[in-house]
Amino acid sequence: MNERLTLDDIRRAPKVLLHDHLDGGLRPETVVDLAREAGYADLPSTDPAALGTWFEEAANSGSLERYLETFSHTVGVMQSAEALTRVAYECAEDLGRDGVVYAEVRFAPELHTRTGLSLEQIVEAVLDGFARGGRDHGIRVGTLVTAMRHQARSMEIAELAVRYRDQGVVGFDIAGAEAGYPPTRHLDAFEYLQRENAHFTIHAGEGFGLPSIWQAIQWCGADRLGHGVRIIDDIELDGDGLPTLGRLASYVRDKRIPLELCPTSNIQTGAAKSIAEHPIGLLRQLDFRVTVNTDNRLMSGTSVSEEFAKLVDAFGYGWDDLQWLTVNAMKSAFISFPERLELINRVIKPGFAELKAEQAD
Ligand SMILES: O=c1[nH]cnc2c1ncn2[C@@H]1O[C@H](CO)[C@@H](O)[C@H]1O
Ligand SMILES: [Zn+2]
Repeated sequence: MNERLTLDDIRRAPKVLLHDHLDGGLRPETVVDLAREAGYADLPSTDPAALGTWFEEAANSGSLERYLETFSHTVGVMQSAEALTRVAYECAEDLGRDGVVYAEVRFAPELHTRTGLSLEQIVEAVLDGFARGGRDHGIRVGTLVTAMRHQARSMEIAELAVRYRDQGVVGFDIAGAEAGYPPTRHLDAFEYLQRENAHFTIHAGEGFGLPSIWQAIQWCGADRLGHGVRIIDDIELDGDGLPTLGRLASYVRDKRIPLELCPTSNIQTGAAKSIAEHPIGLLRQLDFRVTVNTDNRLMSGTSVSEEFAKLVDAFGYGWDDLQWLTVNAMKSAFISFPERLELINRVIKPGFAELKAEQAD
């Protein structure tokens, strides 16, 4: 009993992913293909293996701003409807093959207009890829549309989220450099979404700390926190390791506000020192609504299964922990309550039960 779970074991478990960027998850060979087709000449390498390594190393800078510079190459090759559909299709395929049964994948439509596509054409191209890829690979993919926080198009993007809410767009987000661009800069968009009964998450508490988390929740009304890892700054440990939660940390825990934690990405951007020291260990012990995510599979060279495997190694997590994290994620998804319940009761719980029974044999 309780032999350490392997990556192969974990791949077989039904998993849920809430925080994954479409433009951060391309296969290196697809980046090379698309660059050739579009005449994009700025890639640091046209050898897929070398390019994959380049992305990971360049993203390992210790700063969110430098990490984000690597996206110029993925966004650079995602400027046609065909490219967007292909990337979305392959994303669904790769996640399905990793055993993910439900995913919410985000991208910023405003970054894909360079050849004249409208925001609507861009969203429709991505929805098409997710729908077909999902059907072929046994995974449901919901789309989140993201507005860039340093730009001024969040209202337009929020309207897009509402317009396409019955076609597969399940929510809205803001992303990009956090320091200097607080959530309240986009308050009108968030207030509009609230009036429309729409769902949104906000990248907060990654490159900046508690004030950003506080604004995201208490001013903007975020349903979830993208990362939110710096909520740890509002938790004090005494000499015996006993925790005291500040008012904001208590609120986040008690209101069950989901934290979309992304362990490997946090180490690359300097938000955490190592997996073993990652706040997820304590936040899980304190019963926050913790979820585990990839953020950018290409830049972090990771998958949901690999993120779980790292936690298994660092914290000795077993099937019960992984199931708890997965059910947390499913509960926190932006699809309807009956649909979430159905996935929990008919897919996730039976899937884990089977794996646990095998382990007990
Ligand atoms: O961890 C992150 N924090 C903040 N912004 C991010 C992160 N990962 C990606 N993006 C930004 O989101 C855009 C749309 O997907 C990406 O182009 C990137 O600029
Ligand atoms: Zn992110």
